[in-house]
Amino acid sequence: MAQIILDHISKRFVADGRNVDALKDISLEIEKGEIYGIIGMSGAGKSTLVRCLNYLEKPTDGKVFIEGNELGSLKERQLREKRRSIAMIFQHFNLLMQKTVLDNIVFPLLIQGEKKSAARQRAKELLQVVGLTEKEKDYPSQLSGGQKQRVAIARALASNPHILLCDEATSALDPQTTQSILRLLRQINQEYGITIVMITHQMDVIREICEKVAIIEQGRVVESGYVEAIFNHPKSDAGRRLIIGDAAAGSQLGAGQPEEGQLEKPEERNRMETEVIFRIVFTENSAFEPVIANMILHIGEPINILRADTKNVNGIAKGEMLLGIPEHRRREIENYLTEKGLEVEEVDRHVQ
Ligand SMILES: Nc1ncnc2c1ncn2[C@@H]1O[C@H](COP(=O)(O)OP(=O)(O)OP(=O)(O)O)[C@@H](O)[C@H]1O
Repeated sequence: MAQIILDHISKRFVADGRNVDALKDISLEIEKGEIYGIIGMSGAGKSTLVRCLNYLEKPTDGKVFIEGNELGSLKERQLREKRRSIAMIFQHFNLLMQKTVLDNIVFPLLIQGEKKSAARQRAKELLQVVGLTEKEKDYPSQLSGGQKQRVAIARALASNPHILLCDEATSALDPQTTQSILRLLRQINQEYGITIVMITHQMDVIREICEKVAIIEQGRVVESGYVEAIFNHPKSDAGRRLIIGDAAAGSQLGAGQPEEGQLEKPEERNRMETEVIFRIVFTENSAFEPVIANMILHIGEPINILRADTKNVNGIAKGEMLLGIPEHRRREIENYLTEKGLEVEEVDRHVQ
């Protein structure tokens, strides 16, 4: 049995006499030790989903099972106990600003009934895990965003959770700090076997750290499965939008009508109408420049590189490209790239 099971969860809010269906019939299973991503645009229902997962919000319909226990059937005390195995970190860290770094970790342990000396000992160990031993006497205001999130992670680990829910945990951080926090989360997942649920609107975060992902849109799961499979072949509109983005739509080719007063050159219009966009996925650890360069030499015509992007997917370098291809050479180019072992798909230039 999966460690986390959401079984036909729906959540309806009533606000100003109006019904808001934040979650509609969501079913998901997350196995122990997985890093599972939940991604969606703002308002999709991610925060509501994560709050239903630990019953901070009671679903209107459906059941949540954590390690075999249906949360709706637990008494308040049992639910509190269960929640101790589900820790959470947030976008804005939620640290106690009047307490030192060490006391931020000690405090929840004391509330749980731990003795002061044992709590301090445990807090010091956790500060070592997150690499902040030297900051124990500092106050949160003296720390950078990344350091604050490390304190929050240490605090989350204090109760020896089995599950860590990360609600937009890297959204307030710069890309480099995001990377270091994701590395720390992966280390925690591997060393302690803690299941991690990453709630985010950032596809990069999912690609970097998650094995599986569910894409939610308007309260529904529109696509779920292995990150690599979804990343390579997004099927839902929301998935395509998140993964391929509006690079095609926003590119010079997909920009649509020229603005008023901005005349297109005839040759430019001709080029726009006779180009198709290919999305190329590098599923193996290969350097892509020679393939593309050789292809250009092979066909003897320039092509447009609209986007080139390589990512680290579960430790393996992967990449994708969007190419503007002369329409009359499309089959030839497709065959050439496919023979080289690349995945090629034609992308609607108005994907958005
Ligand atoms: N307490 C509430 N009362 C009424 N409506 C709510 C409440 N909480 C959330 N909603 C609505 O439910 C929908 C989903 O909100 P939710 O915060 O879960 O989305 P989200 O994907 O986390 O978005 P964001 O990333 O912007 O936080 C939104 O339409 C929101 O306005």
